Amino acid sequence: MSTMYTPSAMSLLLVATGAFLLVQGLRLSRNIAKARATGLRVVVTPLLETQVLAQLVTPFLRALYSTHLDAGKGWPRWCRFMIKDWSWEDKRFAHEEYGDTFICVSPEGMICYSADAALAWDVMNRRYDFTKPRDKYKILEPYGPNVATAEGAEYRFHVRITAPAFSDGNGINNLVWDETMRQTRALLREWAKGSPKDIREDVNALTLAVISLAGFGRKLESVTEQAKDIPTGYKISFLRAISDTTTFMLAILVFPAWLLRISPYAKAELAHSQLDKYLRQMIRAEKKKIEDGLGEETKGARRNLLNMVVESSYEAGQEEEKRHAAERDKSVRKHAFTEDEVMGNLFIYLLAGYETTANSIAYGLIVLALEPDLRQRLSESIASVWSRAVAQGRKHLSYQDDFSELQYLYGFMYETFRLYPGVTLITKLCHQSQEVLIENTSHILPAGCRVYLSAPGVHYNEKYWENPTELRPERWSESRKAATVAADKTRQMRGTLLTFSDGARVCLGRKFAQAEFMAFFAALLHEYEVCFAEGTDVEQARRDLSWKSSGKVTLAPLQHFQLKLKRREKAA
Ligand code: HEM
Repeated sequence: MSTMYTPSAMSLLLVATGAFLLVQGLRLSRNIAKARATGLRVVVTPLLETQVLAQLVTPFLRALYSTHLDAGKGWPRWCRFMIKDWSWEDKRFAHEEYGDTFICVSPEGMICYSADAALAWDVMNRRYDFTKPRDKYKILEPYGPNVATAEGAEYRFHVRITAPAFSDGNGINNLVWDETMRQTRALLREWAKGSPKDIREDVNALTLAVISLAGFGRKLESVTEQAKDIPTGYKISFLRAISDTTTFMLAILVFPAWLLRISPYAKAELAHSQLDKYLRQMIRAEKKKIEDGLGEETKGARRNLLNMVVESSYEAGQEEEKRHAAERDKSVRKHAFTEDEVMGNLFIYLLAGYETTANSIAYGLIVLALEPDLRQRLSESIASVWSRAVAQGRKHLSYQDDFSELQYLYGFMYETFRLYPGVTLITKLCHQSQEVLIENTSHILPAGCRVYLSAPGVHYNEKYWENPTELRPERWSESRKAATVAADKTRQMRGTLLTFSDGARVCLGRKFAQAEFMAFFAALLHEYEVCFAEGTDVEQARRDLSWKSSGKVTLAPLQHFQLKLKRREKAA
């Protein structure tokens, strides 16, 4: 009698594992061959930071290597490129080992990391050759493509309508400045009653209030007052909707609404759907005003991103309609935004503009607590601008008159942006093979290769910044006045400052963020000094600031810094 052989579960598992390893091995060797053909240094990693598994293990690795990071050693080699946004904590360790530009390969694909300013400049300016990677940006499209995620003709359409709202000429940055000053003064009044409980939380609330007014035309006052303000037809106040949406942004972007609703994050879904309702209602009201011919009347009033985008979209639609009226060609797209497109862009302002700015201000505060000399010089320079304003009979500083005078503060801000860049990697992808020139040698990057430009790799590079780890505001005030510098200087630097990206897809909100950062510190440091709370281990705080981040969506300092404010003795 013959016996039939039945494979055990174990042997099936072994065969499956063997097959998996074989496929992975083949894919890895194919990717290595492609990467080697570029002539660049090739580094192999088990996982790339873009892979889901890498993103899942990142928090564990962060916890596991906390002591390693604390010692200022960056990430261990074996897992470095698996860590999502590894590059800030690592600074230049990887680049010192493998060069300013190298290719990292896993079975899944390859990423060319670069800390070379010339290459960065080239890549950021070749908008059709290097685009944003779709898989990374798709998540930012809860309403469809927007100015931050679209490419090609779709992008040109979005930028034509949205970019004008951000220009100085439209008054948005004056509004940001004035509202930041007003909100900071309100905070100072609160703080004068007793030491602040959590300065960072207050700063987050302030930043939210600024984007709420400048972005959507809604003034936010004290949290307790407005949280109860719920109009008929709504379930929560506008304040609660916008603040919970920003708090739970990641969950909102990652999980579908139905799942959030039945999860412990039900609050997030409620906030998002209510904010959606508020904003749509505001967009419709704005559109109606324009259609009723009331738009002209409100032009003199202070304008915000929402009404400017609705107006510019309406005007573009009218123009296009006139142009095609004769043809009656239904296939031609009218160049006005749909309501979803307006929503998509407003949502991206909230996403791109809130956390980045709040974290930059938080970094600025911690740096000041660490550096008493810098604090002193900054306060003196700000005091002299205040004295000048007072001598001119002004009670407050203004964007128009004082921004360009606050040179030392401007330098401090740009040093903060350089050392703590909110977005650590500018991520691009080439769909077809592309030639790049690195130190006069030509290299062909294969189709599908990602090019990740490392802001820390460039910003901490001695080639571009003398004594790069030093925060020296003076670097920024060499010759020109700050106002011109604000618009132009970083552009002249050709890839050496990546905080706001550059070239074709530079940040639209850069001046918005600058106005907010400068107004906040000009108002705060006029009256207060920032210090650490008693009992802070200053050297540990320095290490925590330099080597660790809380690894959220954008770069953020660890949460535990305890700050306190001391009234300045001689405020002008
Ligand atoms: C310190 C604060 C800020 C930093 C560090 C920052 C940084 C950046 C960076 C690096 C990019 C390019 C991202 C990429 O290539 O994918 C970007 C794009 C963008 N930012 Fe900002 N940003 C800040 C504030 C703001 C503010 C306040 C707003 C609006 C209110 C804003 C709106 C945008 C938009 C709309 C884009 C997309 C531009 C495009 O793709 O053409 N940002 N930002």
